[in-house]
Amino acid sequence: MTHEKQHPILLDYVRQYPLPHGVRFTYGTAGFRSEGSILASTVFRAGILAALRSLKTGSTVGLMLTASHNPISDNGVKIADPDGGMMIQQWEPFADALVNAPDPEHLLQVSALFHCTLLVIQFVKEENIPFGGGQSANILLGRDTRPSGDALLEAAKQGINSVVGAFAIDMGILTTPQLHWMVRNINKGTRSSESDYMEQLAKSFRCLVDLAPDNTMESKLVVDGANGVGGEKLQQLKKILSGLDICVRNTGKEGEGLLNEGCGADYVQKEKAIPSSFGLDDVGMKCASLDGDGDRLVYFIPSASSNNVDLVDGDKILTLFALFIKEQLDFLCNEQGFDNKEAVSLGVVQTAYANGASTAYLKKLGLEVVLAPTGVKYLHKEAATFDVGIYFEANGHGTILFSEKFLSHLQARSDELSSTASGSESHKSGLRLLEVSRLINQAVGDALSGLLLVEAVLQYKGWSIKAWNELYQDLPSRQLKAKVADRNAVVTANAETKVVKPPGLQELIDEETAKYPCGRCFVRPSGTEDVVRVYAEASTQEAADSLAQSAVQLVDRFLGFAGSHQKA
Ligand SMILES: CC(=O)N[C@H]1[C@@H](OP(=O)(O)O)O[C@H](CO)[C@@H](O)[C@@H]1O
Ligand SMILES: [Mg+2]
Repeated sequence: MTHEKQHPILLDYVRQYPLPHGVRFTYGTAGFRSEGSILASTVFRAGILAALRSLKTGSTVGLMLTASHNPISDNGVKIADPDGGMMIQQWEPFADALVNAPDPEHLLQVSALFHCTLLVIQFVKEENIPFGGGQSANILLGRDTRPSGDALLEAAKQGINSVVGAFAIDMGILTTPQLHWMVRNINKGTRSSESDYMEQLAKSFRCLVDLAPDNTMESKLVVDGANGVGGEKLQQLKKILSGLDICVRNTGKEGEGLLNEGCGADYVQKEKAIPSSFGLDDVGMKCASLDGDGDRLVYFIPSASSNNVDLVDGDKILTLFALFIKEQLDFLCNEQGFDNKEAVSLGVVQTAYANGASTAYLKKLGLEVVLAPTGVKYLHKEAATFDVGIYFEANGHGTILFSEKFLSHLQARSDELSSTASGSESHKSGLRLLEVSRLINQAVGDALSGLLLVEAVLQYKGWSIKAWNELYQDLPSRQLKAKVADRNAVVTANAETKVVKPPGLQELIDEETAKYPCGRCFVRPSGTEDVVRVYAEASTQEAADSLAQSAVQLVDRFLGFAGSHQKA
């Protein structure tokens, strides 16, 4: 016991949150995720992790409780680094070790009694974390609308409080990107409250619309809020927005339905079906859908035939943004006095799930297209290597990053032009780019700021959703999930486009793919579900379906069938 008292991690707290039996948690694509009822010990320990991260960086970090598009009974926890991005990957193995460390009660030996604490002591030493020397740690806490969020919030607070000098600051119910935005702003010393966020979005949107030509456009937009926090926050934002006619459905109010059930961005994208609360009256309308924690956005047009939609996915949003940014850069660079085009690097980042037609279109525009593994932490890192980096997953998660160097250059140039060439196209382009950098969330993909930028660009172009959707036509594709005994037996390379383990599987996938015109197929273990995901693309829907089915069979053959397979 003396050992326990001397150390700034208090084991008594650890005992309050016993590990569930027979479960192993992994810090996957989006942090730890599982059934909400078994997550308390994980969240408690993630609180310790966040406190250590704050001590190590000497800055405020974030802890978000959400399971995004998963069913309402699930929950999850992820840590935001001081720059507002996802926690650095080098800490993930420690995160895994910490949340899976056996409970003190389950161990008989005295030395092992302190397993969790010893693990922390060792890590603190290795990482040189200033610990127990009077330093303080600050952690902003956010949660989505899940019912398990309240109890898990308490677990997170206890975890944080168990580290001497660490303070938990409860920011209430937020979208994931709001919390990341707050963390980033606090550390930059800029305004960081929720109302600052709302005001910033509304103001930049207004400025962008004022800088657009006087085009008439479809101003009405119907938004599916997934019965989650995104819908709630959009209702709030709507009150201070001007120039947009937004109608929010599936807001999560009593009687409107359950979180993510038959609605939300993931449902609309994967099922290509209209969400609940949408019907015949909406046929042909401009509609958008958010996911359960407000970090994904897709657009869609309900079609007259059955429940189908014309999906305008993350790839199309990326394409719209890329066209707009490229045009502004061209105006800017054509003007004498600004660095030539080569000096401003513009790049786009996609994953292997990006529809092949989108990649071909972007390349035809002359853009540099980089492929990254699934998960925004990978895309974000790649995008940050450009002056302007745009990244999007096909499912609608993405944003635009501007380098500090480019922004200060832009600001200086814009100040100069305001006295000599105010009102010139070049001046306006600079102002537009500066406004985009203020509107779009540079910490992480954000459905609300993404939606406002889409609307501002459509206004600028004078485009209807139909015109936007017709930029290119998606190749037919199919996603399937294969249930296998151990998904981690699949190891991939080349941004997940090639299987390296088990040996032989890739060769057979290649052989199968070669049978289909325009065929493309890859398999990878999911980071958020216990499945291997299969993706196939081909020139017809039947061909894409059949290629995906063949790939599932190959996965079964190599890894062993462990249950029924489902559509993604
Ligand atoms: C094919 C697909 O949509 N995968 C999603 C999904 O990851 P998986 O690792 O595929 O389960 O959830 C991630 C977190 O939301 C998201 O970043 C990613 O794009
Ligand atoms: Mg999400």
